[in-house]
Amino acid sequence: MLKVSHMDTFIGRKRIIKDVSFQVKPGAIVGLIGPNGAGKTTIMKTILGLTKFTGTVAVDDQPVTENNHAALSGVGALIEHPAIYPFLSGLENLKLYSRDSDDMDHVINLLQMQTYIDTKSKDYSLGMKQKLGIAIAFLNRPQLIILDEPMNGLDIEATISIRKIIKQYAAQGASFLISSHVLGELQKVMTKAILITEGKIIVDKPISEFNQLSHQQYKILTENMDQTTQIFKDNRIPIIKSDDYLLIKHDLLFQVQDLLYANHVRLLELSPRGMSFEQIIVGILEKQRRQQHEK
Ligand SMILES: Nc1ncnc2c1ncn2[C@@H]1O[C@H](COP(=O)(O)OP(=O)(O)OP(=O)(O)O)[C@@H](O)[C@H]1O
Repeated sequence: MLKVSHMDTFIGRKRIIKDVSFQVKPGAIVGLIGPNGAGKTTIMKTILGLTKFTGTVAVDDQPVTENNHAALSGVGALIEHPAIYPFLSGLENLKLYSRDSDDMDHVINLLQMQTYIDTKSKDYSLGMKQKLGIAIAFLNRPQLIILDEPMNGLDIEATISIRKIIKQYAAQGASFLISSHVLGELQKVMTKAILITEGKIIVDKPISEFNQLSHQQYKILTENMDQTTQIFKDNRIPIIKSDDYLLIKHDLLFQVQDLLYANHVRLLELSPRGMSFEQIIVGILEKQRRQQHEK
């Protein structure tokens, strides 16, 4: 669907994006994550043919260039602030982009914008403007939808409904490239995560691999924690001590249960203790900085 190969983007003389290559397949929801200034918006703008670049960007094998946007006819996008005419109503704004009025009504209903769609958009709140921007990106049944920080300014109900709509469109074959600082939210929808720092991709992995990483530890709570600690010490079971519980590695799960049973120590709790997606990402970024520093 989307194929980016060896993309280098320059702003003035500065090389902002450095040899970036990745793919977004049909039905995939790809999260583009990274610190402020990493280059997420610049990558999205480059895909949309809005900046000078070298390398190739292709949508359905059709190349996008700064001067040829034909390949983008099936692409919907929300980048930075939505392009909204303030003196037009939401509906009039949508009509500027829509090629099919049934599809436009469908999008208005999906995003639950009926009550204010006829109001001039200058009177919209931040969240209402954001929803209108998202609605524009979803018009005309796009095959690829690019969303830069879509959850900006949205309340919890709107966030949940956008998440559902993204999943629904992806199930029908649309692909997504989404940047967000709300990692927990992105984690709920994305099928692949691309982590970028200083204009370079440092991780490009399916989300299932992050989920595996996050469940490698188990929390143990027993009726006698001192005795438990001693048993583990005697049997050379590596543990991490926390305030009132112990952590063990996933692969020691059965051995630990057998040991406690043999020593008549009753378990009160044995549960997976996931590192959050956020903690994993912060860990990767810290490691990357340390490695940079050592060079
Ligand atoms: N118009 C511009 N002129 C000069 N430098 C720019 C311009 N736009 C972006 N940059 C630089 O390019 C780099 C990447 O910016 P970009 O907006 O793509 O980052 P980002 O990952 O989207 O950041 P954020 O999470 O803060 O939105 C930054 O170092 C920024 O200073």
